[in-house]
Amino acid sequence: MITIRDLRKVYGSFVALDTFNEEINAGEIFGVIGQSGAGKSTLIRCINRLETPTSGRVIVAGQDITALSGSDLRRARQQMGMIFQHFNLLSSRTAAENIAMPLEVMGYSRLRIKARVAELLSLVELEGKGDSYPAQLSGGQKQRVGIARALAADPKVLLSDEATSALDPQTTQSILSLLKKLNQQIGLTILLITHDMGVVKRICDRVAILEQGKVIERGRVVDLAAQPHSRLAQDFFPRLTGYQPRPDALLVTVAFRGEVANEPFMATLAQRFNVGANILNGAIETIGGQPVGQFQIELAGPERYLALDYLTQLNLAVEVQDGRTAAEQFVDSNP
Ligand SMILES: Nc1ncnc2c1ncn2[C@@H]1O[C@H](COP(=O)(O)OP(=O)(O)OP(=O)(O)O)[C@@H](O)[C@H]1O
Repeated sequence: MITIRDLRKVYGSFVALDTFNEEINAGEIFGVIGQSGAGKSTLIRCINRLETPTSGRVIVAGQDITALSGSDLRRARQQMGMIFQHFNLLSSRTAAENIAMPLEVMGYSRLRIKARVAELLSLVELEGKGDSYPAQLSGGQKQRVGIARALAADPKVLLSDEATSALDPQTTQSILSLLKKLNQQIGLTILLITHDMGVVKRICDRVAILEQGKVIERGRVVDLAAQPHSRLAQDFFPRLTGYQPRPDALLVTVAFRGEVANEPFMATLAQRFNVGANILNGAIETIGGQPVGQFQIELAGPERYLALDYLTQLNLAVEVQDGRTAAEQFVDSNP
C-alpha cells in the first residue's frame, strides 16, 4: 500500500532522514518509533509531501507521490488521512463542521455531507457530539473528531503523527482501541509515528526504530519482542543492571512466546539438573495476541551448562550475559 524507496531528506549538510526503505502492506499498522530529532516527522512529512524529499520515491496506493504536483498531488493526498498530536481542529467550527471540511473541499452537496458526517460520528463513537465546539470536548473526543475528519474522504491510508502524545494513559488506550477497530473493520492501513513504546506494543504489527535518521531495527513487533537482544525487547522488558552473578553461576536471559509460555520449564530445570534456578526479573505481555515474555535467571551449580542447553532445546531464545550463545558456552565448558 505504501512503498518507500531510498527516501532521503537533507537540510543543508544535515541528514535528517537517511535512505529509508519500507513496504507497508494493505491493512497493516506500521509504527515508526524514535526519540526527539530522530527524523520521524521528516519521514511522515515526506510521505504526504508537506516536505519535498531530497531523493527517493514514495508510492501510495499505486501512485508515485514524489512525481506529482499541483492538482494531481492534491487528489493523491486524499488517499492519505492525517491525525496530529494537537488535533488541529478549527475552534470556530463545531465537531460536525470540522469533519465536513474535506468534503466541502471535494464539492459534496450539503445533503451528502450531512449523511457522511453522521456516519463518521458513529464510526468514531461520537454520536450526539456533532454540535459541540472543540472547547466543549475532552482531548480524547477532539482526537476522535480529528480521526473522523481524516477519514471523511475515505482514504486508503491513515498517517498518525504522535496522535496520542497529548492524551492521558486511559484516553490513549481508548484512541488506540479505536484505531485498531478501524484497522480491522474497514481495513485501514495505518502508519504511525510515536516516541511511546506502549503504542507500538499495543497496536503495531511491524515497527522500524529510527535513530539519527537511520533505521537501527525493524521487524514484526512480536518477533522483535521475543528476541532477548533486540532494542524493542530491552524496552518492553527492562533488565536488571549491575547484578553480578555468583562465581559458579550464569546470568541468563530467556525469551519466549506462544505455547512455550505455558510450560513449567523453570520447575523442570530444578528437577532434572543439579542447579539452582533463581528468577531475578521477568514479565509476560500479550503482544500481537500471543504471550511473549522474558526472564532473567541465575543458574548456579555444577550442571548449569546442561541446564542452559536444555533451555535452548525448548525453543526458547537464550542469551548469557557475557554475550556468548548457549551452544558456545556449552562447548567452552565441555572441551
Ligand atoms: N526545516 C528544517 N531545517 C533544518 N533542520 C530541520 C528541519 N526540520 C527538521 N530538522 C532537523 O531534522 C532532525 C529530525 O527532525 P524531526 O522533526 O523529523 O524529528 P522527530 O523524530 O520528529 O522529533 P520530534 O519527536 O521532536 O518531533 C532534527 O534534528 C531537526 O532539527
